[in-house]
Amino acid sequence: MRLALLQITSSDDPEKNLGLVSQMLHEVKAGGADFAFTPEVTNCISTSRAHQNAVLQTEENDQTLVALSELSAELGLWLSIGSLGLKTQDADGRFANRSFLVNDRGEIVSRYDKIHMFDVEVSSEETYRESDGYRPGQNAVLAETPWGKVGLTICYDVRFPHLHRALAQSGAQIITVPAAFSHVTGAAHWETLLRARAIETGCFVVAAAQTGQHAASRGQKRRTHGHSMVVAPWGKVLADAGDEPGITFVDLDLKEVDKARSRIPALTHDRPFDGP
Ligand SMILES: O=C(O)CNC(=O)[C@H](CS)NC(=O)CCC(=O)C(=O)O
Repeated sequence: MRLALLQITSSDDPEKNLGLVSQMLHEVKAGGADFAFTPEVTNCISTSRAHQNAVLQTEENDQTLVALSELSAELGLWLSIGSLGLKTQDADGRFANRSFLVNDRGEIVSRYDKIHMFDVEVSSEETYRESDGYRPGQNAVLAETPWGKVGLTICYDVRFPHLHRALAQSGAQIITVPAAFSHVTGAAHWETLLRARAIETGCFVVAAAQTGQHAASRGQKRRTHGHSMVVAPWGKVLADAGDEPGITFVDLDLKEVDKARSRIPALTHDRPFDGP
């Protein structure tokens, strides 16, 4: 199975981002991949709630979702849309940060709403309150594909190992971690977190990432870490996309999942304990 990770610098203009991703998906197909992955908030990075209200749509009306699903069918590709910011029916007006898995016939086979919200003061100049704009999801999601089971997570979820463990113990062989990791925490933690999740779960971890300086023009600027990555179940980094936008192709051998798990069967060694 050949994967392709799209590393992009999403702007706050969904139409522009869609144009770029569509063009890249044609290159993905030409490169012989079966399965493409895009980062968190592929459709729009903006720090302005007013701007998001003006350009984001509900899932039913979202043009990025419609167009990318059609393109999946046209190109015969499976597609993980890392996430889309979407309007919801919630009274408080919060958006959903929702990941989609689309099959090669253009059908949505799974959707997952990010559970853990990035409410963090990275530094005195850089504070995030994701839960102000987005409402958290409440359900872990596992999807069937022709290659195996895929567990869906998003970005900050990577810091909550019990979610990944639950996905793996329910049968996941691949875990997706689409991201818009902050530049500062990315440099310190990104690779280590991804490798730890792969080693603990015996899963392939596939993490397509936003990169660079985002022209979130109507508000505070955002800089993301890049380094889209695929990690094998034994912990080896199979690909690291660096910090430039582009496509990274990776060939996976799913047999490595069983191999790693039979060498270290920790996933079956949980024991109950009291306390602390
Ligand atoms: O803001 C949006 O539009 C979409 N959401 C994101 O980009 C989110 C919340 S700001 N980013 C993260 O979760 C980064 C986590 C991270 O950097 C870490 O765990 O260190």
